[in-house]
Amino acid sequence: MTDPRPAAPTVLVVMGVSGSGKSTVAALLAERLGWTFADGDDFHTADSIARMRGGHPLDDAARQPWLERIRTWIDGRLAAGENAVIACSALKRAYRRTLIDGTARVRLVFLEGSRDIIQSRVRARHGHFMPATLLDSQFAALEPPGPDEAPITVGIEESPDAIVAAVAAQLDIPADDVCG
Ligand SMILES: Nc1ncnc2c1ncn2[C@@H]1O[C@H](COP(=O)(O)OP(=O)(O)O)[C@@H](O)[C@H]1O
Ligand SMILES: O=C(O)[C@H](O)[C@@H](O)[C@H](O)[C@H](O)COP(=O)(O)O
Repeated sequence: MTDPRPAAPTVLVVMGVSGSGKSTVAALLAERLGWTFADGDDFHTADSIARMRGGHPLDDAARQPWLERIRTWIDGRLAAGENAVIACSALKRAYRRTLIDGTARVRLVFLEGSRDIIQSRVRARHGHFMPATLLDSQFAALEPPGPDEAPITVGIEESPDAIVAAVAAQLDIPADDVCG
């Protein structure tokens, strides 16, 4: 008899605007699942970081090579048969195509929240290159994933623990495999 449980996705891309909690949630999710973790922030060039730190949003041309480096990382995990979680804003549908097209075992996790709550979290966050003033440009660029992209969408109002539990519940991963 075949196992009725769907196979676990191999790579989760935790997406959303700056400050939506990608790094926090993706790291915790990876820890709970025992999966490899990476942060898309670490794939930016020094030039791009300086640009954002200076209050200037990245454009498509600046983002494209960054997305391709992340895609290469995703492909590497898939080739190794490794389960992984990566935090990456992936704001536009075209960016997600770069990350995902042709890879059956990648799943989007979309962190959805109001501008007010995200702004208050970004303002309270210290030691990060991304200024709160770039939030408008992040929301302007955001194209929320459509139903055809089959995202796992979760609100960000609850604690990171609760968000991780909500994602895991939608992954059809047995509770025993998710460490508390
Ligand atoms: N669910 C949450 N509840 C409260 N604070 C959160 C939550 N998720 C993230 N944070 C805090 O909000 C800020 C932004 O989160 P972060 O993970 O850096 O977002 P992103 O990676 O999307 O920019 C951080 O200071 C983080 O500690
Ligand atoms: O494409 C972009 O504009 C940036 O990549 C941005 O979306 C990304 O999220 C940054 O890395 C900011 O870092 P945080 O998301 O951690 O604030």
